[in-house]
Amino acid sequence: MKLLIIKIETSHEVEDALNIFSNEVLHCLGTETRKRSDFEHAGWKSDSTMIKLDEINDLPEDLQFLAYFDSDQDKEKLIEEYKQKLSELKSYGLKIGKAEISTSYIKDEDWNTVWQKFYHPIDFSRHLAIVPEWEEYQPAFKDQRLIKLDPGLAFGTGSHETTQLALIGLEQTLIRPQKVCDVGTGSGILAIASSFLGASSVLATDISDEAITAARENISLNDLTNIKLKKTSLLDNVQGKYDIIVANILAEILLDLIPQLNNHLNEGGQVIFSGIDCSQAAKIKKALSENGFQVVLSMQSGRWIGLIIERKDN
Ligand SMILES: C[S@@+](CC[C@H](N)C(=O)[O-])C[C@H]1O[C@@H](n2cnc3c(N)ncnc32)[C@H](O)[C@@H]1O
Repeated sequence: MKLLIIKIETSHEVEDALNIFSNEVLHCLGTETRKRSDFEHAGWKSDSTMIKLDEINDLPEDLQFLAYFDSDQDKEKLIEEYKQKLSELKSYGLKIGKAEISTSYIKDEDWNTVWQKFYHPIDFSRHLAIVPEWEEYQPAFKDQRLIKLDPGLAFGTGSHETTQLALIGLEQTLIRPQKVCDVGTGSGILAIASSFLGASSVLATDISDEAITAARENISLNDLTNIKLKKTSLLDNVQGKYDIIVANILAEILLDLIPQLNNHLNEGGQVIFSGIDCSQAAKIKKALSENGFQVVLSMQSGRWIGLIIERKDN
């Protein structure tokens, strides 16, 4: 089986937007971003047999963005979608560079080994490190927990700012053995982190089959038995209440989640939101307030906002 690769030579300013657009709007199989420093780190030479990367030294822009799709997807339509997205981003004042789009095909068995070269352990905090399944890592502290991950086709390698804001939120809020619900689990990274940080039990939901498959494999890779998975949209058909609800999803989707929170949050419970572009934060805060919630902590990394939220009457 072959995969279609759409490659965009562009600027790092649009990295996050293209990543989210590809994953959540175009439902690609996976994305990769390559910067000059990554190429050096990966030690790739122009004679690599995997993919001809001999154009690396001649890159006109500072970022190569790659998105992977099934080879039967409509290539021209996808290119058109990217062109429209890039011109929209440009209209927001973001630098998009030449934004040259090209396409190629790769055997899908080669894909895993290609992107693995760009994924390395993340020494995230005193409590957590995120370690690709195939890497060796020695924790600096004996009790630092290692989240072993093979994100497969799902979002959630731990390197994205939105995931990291959600992890900071979990470290801040999960201070007792509480019940956690992870909405939009992707690779399962936040559910696994919650379990390692002491959650009594975790329910993780996602709308995508690929995410559920990847999360199931990662939960088992980490030998965790207190995480349940459910394929559903947001909290639809979810029973019960939780002490912490965490969701790292685009703002447009969080707006649909907000009216569901009250029915699923225990008294004194807290909600962690991430994935909010700074231009959307006011809209989210307004919707939270209209639904009886208030922001108790606001965090920012680059363009991304993360929030810790409680009921107004807590
Ligand atoms: C940005 S990724 C976050 C993955 C992971 N939780 C993390 O923090 O890295 C968003 C995830 O939400 C899922 N998603 C999108 N819309 C959803 C919906 N309506 N209900 C549940 N999951 C959804 C996507 O499939 C994707 O796995």
